[in-house]
Amino acid sequence: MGRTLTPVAAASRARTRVKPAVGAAAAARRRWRVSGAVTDRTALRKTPTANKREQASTQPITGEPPRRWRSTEASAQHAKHGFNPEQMGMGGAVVHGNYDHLGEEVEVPPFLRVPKTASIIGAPMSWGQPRAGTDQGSQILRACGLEDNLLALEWRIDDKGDLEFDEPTRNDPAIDPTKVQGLAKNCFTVGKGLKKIHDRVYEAAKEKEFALILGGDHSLSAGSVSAILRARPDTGIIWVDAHGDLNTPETSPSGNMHGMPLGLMLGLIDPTLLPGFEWFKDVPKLNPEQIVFVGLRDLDAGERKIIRDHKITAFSMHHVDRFGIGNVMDMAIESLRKPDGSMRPLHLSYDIDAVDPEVAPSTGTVVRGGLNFREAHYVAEAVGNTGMLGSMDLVEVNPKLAPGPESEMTAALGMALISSAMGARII
Ligand SMILES: NC(=[NH2+])NCCC[C@H](N)C(=O)O
Repeated sequence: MGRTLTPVAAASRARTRVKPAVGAAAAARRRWRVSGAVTDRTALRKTPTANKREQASTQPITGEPPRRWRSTEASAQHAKHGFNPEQMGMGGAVVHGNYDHLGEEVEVPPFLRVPKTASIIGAPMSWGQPRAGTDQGSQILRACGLEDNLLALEWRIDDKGDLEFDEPTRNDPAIDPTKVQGLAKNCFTVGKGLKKIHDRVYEAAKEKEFALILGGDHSLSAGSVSAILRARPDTGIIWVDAHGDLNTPETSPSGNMHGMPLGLMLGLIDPTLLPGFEWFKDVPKLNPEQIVFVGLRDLDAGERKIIRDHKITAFSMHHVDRFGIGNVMDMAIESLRKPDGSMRPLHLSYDIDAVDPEVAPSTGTVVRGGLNFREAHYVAEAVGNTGMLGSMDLVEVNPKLAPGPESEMTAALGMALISSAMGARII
């Protein structure tokens, strides 16, 4: 649909670790810098897509948005499909299957504005892990046709472009080893970058937009999720990942901050002792019952303990094998119900490494035995079907790690997973 850049071209034009200001990288970035209605990109590309965008943005707001999630009916109707995750060693409450939305269209969550508007926030943070190329993820996802896909799904697009982050320097303040026994590499750069992400995501959520954050590494979710919690405090987080990302500087075997975002959000790390993260002391904490994991298969010892101690509901690949992805997603979503039975707004934090490396090879911390292609899509579709999804991160696509067809396959999958979460359906 009228794409002007192939993924490969975008990747080669994408910025490097040197903060780009000029040249091809800056030109590529400008291409994506689309904010509001007037943009150089729409001027450049007066395609049917651009016209559709204009039409969509002048559409009048009519009536109440349709509602989708029918908790009590669904629970009563499907009580016979009851599961007890406690008995399965997963923590959490008794949950029920829910199939009442099959084949229906995904509707707009009540807390988003109508017409539905997606704020696309490029967050090419890469300092939470050691590999170059993670900062090209947002550009390659866009180059796969993300915007056209979302327009086809009738989203209005408010593209905020890509954020820019500083590089670490030798003079950055570091952890004081007399206060923190451990390592959080590049914490000053990561912390400052996450504050930018936090501010931009909060802006979008406050405007009742769907916040779509394109990574970047998974450390960025401490910025995005904390902003979502500030705007929508009851939000439930569906963390789709091979890893737990629950480490602290003390428990982390690597010191890489992309393994710590949930440790931060759960308040297991004192942000006042983490240079760059001082601002984090004022953001809302995540309660363990607001999280559910899907796809786990590589946990560090400290993370296993945290899951047990905090009774975090977690579905590993073992559970996917045992129950099938349909049941796992029913249970996962049900586990996020509030005590009064109502459904929370949802945030989907999708790490592409949750997917099996045969399907998504171009990522930094691959672990065999992941979700297959359809399971990966099903996860996104099931979350979208709740009608309560208001924000999403897609992280850890690194086109440099398997350049060529494999990186295109990985990025195209990432793009397709976003589309599935945001309403694309087979029929
Ligand atoms: N989002 C990720 N890919 N996380 C990988 C984390 C790997 C490992 N658990 C660590 O803390 O270093």
